[in-house]
This record gives sequence, structure tokens and C-alpha cells, in this order.
Amino acid sequence: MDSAFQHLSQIVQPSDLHRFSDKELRDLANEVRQAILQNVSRTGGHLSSNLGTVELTVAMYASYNIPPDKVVWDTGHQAYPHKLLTGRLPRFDTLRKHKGLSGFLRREEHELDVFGAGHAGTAISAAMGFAAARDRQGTTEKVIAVAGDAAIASGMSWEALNHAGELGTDLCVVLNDNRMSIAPNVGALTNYLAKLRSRPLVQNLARKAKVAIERLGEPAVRAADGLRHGITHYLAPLETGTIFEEIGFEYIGPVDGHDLPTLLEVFRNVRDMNYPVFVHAITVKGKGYEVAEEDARKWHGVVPFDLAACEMVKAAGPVTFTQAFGDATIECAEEDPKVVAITAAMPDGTGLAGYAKKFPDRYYDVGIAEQHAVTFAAGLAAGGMRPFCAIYSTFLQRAYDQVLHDVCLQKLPVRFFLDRAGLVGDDGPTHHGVFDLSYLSPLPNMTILAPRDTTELREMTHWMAKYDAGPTAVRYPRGSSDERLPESRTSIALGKSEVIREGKDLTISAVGSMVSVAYEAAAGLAAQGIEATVINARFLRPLDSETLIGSVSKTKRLITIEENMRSGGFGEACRNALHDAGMGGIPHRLIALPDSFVEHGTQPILREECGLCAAAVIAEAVRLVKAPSR
Ligand SMILES: Cc1ncc(C[n+]2csc(CCOP(=O)(O)OP(=O)(O)O)c2C)c(N)n1
Ligand SMILES: CC(=O)[C@@H](O)[C@H](O)COP(=O)(O)O
Ligand SMILES: [Mg+2]
Repeated sequence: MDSAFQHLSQIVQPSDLHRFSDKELRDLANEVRQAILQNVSRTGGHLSSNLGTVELTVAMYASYNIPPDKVVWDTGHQAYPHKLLTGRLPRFDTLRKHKGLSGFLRREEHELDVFGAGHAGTAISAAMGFAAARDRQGTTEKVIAVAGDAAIASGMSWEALNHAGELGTDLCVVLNDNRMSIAPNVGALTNYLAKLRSRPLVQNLARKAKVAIERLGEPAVRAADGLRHGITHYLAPLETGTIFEEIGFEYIGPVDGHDLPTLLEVFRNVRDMNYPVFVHAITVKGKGYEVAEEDARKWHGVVPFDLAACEMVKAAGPVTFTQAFGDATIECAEEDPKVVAITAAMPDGTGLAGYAKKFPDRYYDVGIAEQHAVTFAAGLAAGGMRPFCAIYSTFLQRAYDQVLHDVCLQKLPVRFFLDRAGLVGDDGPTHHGVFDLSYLSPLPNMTILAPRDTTELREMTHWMAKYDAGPTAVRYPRGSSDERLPESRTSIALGKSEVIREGKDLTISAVGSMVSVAYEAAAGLAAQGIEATVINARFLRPLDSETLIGSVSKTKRLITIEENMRSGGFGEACRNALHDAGMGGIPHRLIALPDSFVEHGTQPILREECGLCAAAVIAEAVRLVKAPSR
């Protein structure tokens, strides 16, 4: 690590900051920012968010006694300064690497990662829990929750604020307000925050205007009074308490989230307040790295980049599932005016950014509000529209009852597009989309699809656009597809799978991203004289039992493969179909993810580690075929 970090390299824990003068703390903040830039330019990760929380973190960690005081970070993608100020500089070059530091907070990684996250909106609830536990134990440590302006608009955040304001407990909520989500922030709350942000400006302006007018004498003062009345009518919301004060918090701000001396004064004062306090900090996402300040959206999640040249090049590889979905949605919208699309703060990640430009009045970004997104889509469907609800597999977990209660129970034709299904890679266990086949398959009226490649995703999207008989959900992985599959393909039909290879010795039935793995394994088995039938399942629900049973009754052996947990997944659905057909005794193996949370690392490394690779399938198939028949 560069010796330039003379202050940062002394930090083992936050109490070490107490040794520094305020000037040294400013030097420390500069070193933290440089350490982030130097490392993230090599490892990739989240950049602009972390550049925006440097001074906030230094000020909090210099003002509080951590531990026992606790800081709960919402989402955690902006907590690299926290990692650096808790002694992890020496390992910071392993960020998001397999077996290295996580890109989010993890309780098992460090004792001061008091609460893990990755999904937004949880910090204030968790902080409330810590505060309530403290109060019950009679201790006096301080608890702080730090949430961004998009995270604080999430439903859970308001459930927690509502509770905290009523309880009146000793809790500090810090709003890191940079007007950005990943894309520019959306919603009425962000407009309200903008009014609050303008408060110092308005107050200063009003003061200066008053002095200037008074110098002009009486007539001018009378005229100004009339004008002021008109202005205050508009600014009235600011004259009353802020919404945060109205629900029981002391509101402090807005303060400049990069003005370290002011922040130090604020937190040194706030620390002595033993009731709900809301600190509204105004920050710049990407602060201190010009290109990131100018385009915080592009520099939110970065691949390794040229720090000096300020250039980041995301390799233009084969078409991704995300792009295929985005393009297909545009095609569907061009064909059908009833198509509308919804994202929950992820226009770029879901591939809807292009659609939004072409159809701005048929596009909704509801913010980090997956529960609302789903039931909003249900209302749109009930109202006669064809809603495309694009939510990452992992984030849809947040809206499970809405899918069940508002969509499936009412058999409403909402189309769900679950990107990032399967192992996502560097984001790790909070983001792996490995439960959706299990959490969707029990739901009556739900149809579940998974494409073998990007071409099939486009075809499935068009098929879903026209399917009005009930809700549908298609799940697909992060990245692009493996184009080693045979080009021939049949058209999409409800509940029908596709046989892409015939063989007499065993049946391999795979779903989605695992079809190419199955096809590769079959080629490897053929080299050993074992001929496998490969089925591209296409539908997990309804399952094509006829094709499955038809094949297994000939080959007498079955292997299933899925990039999902085994429990409640595709393999178990196939096993049930065998059982229901009186073939439960057929030798079979269900290849799926292990019964644990999979760590972070690249997708290939993780898939191989979990046995979701051709070599593992071949080994399993050889064991199955060579096993003495019962
Ligand atoms: C429940 C959930 N939905 C979506 C996301 C994806 N996501 C990660 S960070 C982010 C934006 C966060 O904005 P903000 O809270 O303002 O923090 P900032 O990045 O601006 O510091 C989003 C939408 C998530 N992590 N969790
Ligand atoms: C912090 C967060 O949840 C997002 O930034 C997420 O990391 C995006 O994932 P993708 O990079 O797969 O879009
Ligand atoms: Mg923000």
C-alpha cells in the first residue's frame, strides 16, 4: 500500500481517530479518498457512492466512541470508508475478490460491521433494534443509522422512522443526500428534500434581501412585505417543521456533507442528544474525482479503470440477457400500446433505460420500492394494461407477499422479468438470485420460464407479452449466454420443453443458464461412450412432465441441473413428476446449489465451486451409469 497513507495506516480502529487534530483529520479524509480511488481502480466495485461518504465517515468516527457506539450502514455499498477506518486498509486490495473482503458489510467479516446489508432500506429498522436492546440492557452507547436519499425512500425506512419517532428513543439517523440513486433519484420525497436543501440558501437570501430593502426606505419595505407574503406562501412548508420534526425527530441541517469542521461540530453536539435526531447531510456522489462527480451514474458500479486517464472501458462483449430483455421490451411496446414497464430504481441494471427514452410515458421508475412496484403492476394489469415488472431476482424477495397476495391470488397477468437470477459474482450472497425458482414455484397461477440463451429470452418476452391468462415470470442470469448450443430451436409454447440432444443412456434435464452446461457435459460423456439426452426445460411451471417421463422411461436415469437452491427448485419438481408417474425408483441426481449462502467471487469460480459445471455433471453421470442397476 502506498506510503502516502501516513495517517490512514495508523488506523486499526475508530478510536485511533481521537488522537488526530482536526487538521490531521482533514489529511486523513484525503488519504481515505485516495485509498478508495487507488484500490477500486484496480479491483472494481462501487465508486461514486463511496467517494461521497468520506468526510461523513471521518467526522462520525472521530466524534463517537466506536465501539461501543454503533453505526448501521444502509445497503453498505457506500461503506468502504468505514472499512478503511476499521483497520482493513492492508486487505483493501482484496475487495470483492474470492475469499477477500466483501463489497458490503458482513458481521462475520468484522465486529464493527454490526449489521450486514446489500438490500436497501434496512438500516433504520436495524438501528432501532440495537437502540431498543440497549435501552432494555440499561447501557448508554449511541446508535447511528446512515441511509442514502434513495434508500430512505424505501418503505421499510418509513416504517422505522414512524416507529422511532413514536418511541422517542436515543437514535441518530444520518441522511446522506446526494440527489442520486444509481440513476438520478426519483419521487416526491426527493423533491421535498430539494426544498430542504435550499433552506440555507433561501434563509441567506431572505436575510440579505431584507437588509438591502431596508436601506431603500419605507415604501420599498411595504412593497417587499407584500412580496414576502407571496413568497412565503410558496415556502410555507419550510416555515413549518420538516416532516422529520413532525414525526418526532430533531432535524439538523441541511449541512455540507464535505465540510469536515462543521460535520465534526455537528456530530460532537448530536452525540450528546439522547432522543431521535435526524442529520440531513448534503453530499456529492463521486466527490473528489471529477469524472465521477460529473457522471455518478456511470461511476456507481465500476470495473477496473485507468485512474490517471479517468477512463473506464466496459468491454463490449456478446449481447447480454439484460440487453436482450431491453430490446425485446421495446419491440413489444411498439407492437402493443398496452405494454408498460416498471423498474424499482434500476433502469440501467434491468436494461429499461433505452425503453424509457423511447416510451417515457409508458415507463415508471418507482424508486427503491419493490413492494409498491409489484402491487402497482397488479393494479395496472387489473386496469387492462400489460405491465412488464423488471426486478432483480434477489430484490423481488422484498415483495414476496405482493407477488402472492396481489398478483397470483387474483391471477393478474403481470409479467415479471428477473434479471441476475443465479450466482451474480462479486456482489456475493446478498445479491445472488438463487431462490426465485423455489419461492415462485409454490404459487398457484404462476408460470415460470427460464431461457437457455439470449435469443430464447427475446422469444419468451414476446410470448409473455401476449399471454394474458395469468402472471408469468422469466428468470435469467447476469451477463451473456453461452452460444455453444445448437442453433435449431422450436417456438415457445406453454409448458413445453425442448429436446436439444438425443441419447439412450441417461436424460439430463436442465433449466436456463444450466442448459449449456448440460449440453457440454453430454459432449464429454459421448467421448466416453455414454449417450445422453439433453432437455432444455424452458418452463419450470407448468413442468413438461410428458417429455420428461417419455425420455426417462427409455434412458432409465435422470440428472437435473439448476442454478438455484435444490429445496423447492426445478430438480425437486422433476423428482415429483417421476414419483407421480410411478417412476420414483429411477436412479436420479439433482444438481443444484449447496444448502448454504455462496460467497462472492467471479461467476465461473463460484459455479465450479458449487458443482455447476460440465466436469461435475460428467462425474455424476458416470457414477450414475456405472452404478450397478437395482
Ligand atoms: C432493495 C434494493 N433495491 C435495489 C437495490 C439496488 N441499489 C443499490 S444502491 C442503489 C441506490 C442507492 O441510492 P442511495 O441510497 O441514495 O445511496 P447512494 O448510492 O446515492 O450513496 C440501488 C437502487 C438494492 N441494493 N436494494
Ligand atoms: C449496491 C447494489 O445493490 C447495486 O449497485 C448492485 O451492486 C448492482 O448490481 P449489478 O452490477 O449486477 O447491476
Ligand atoms: Mg443517493
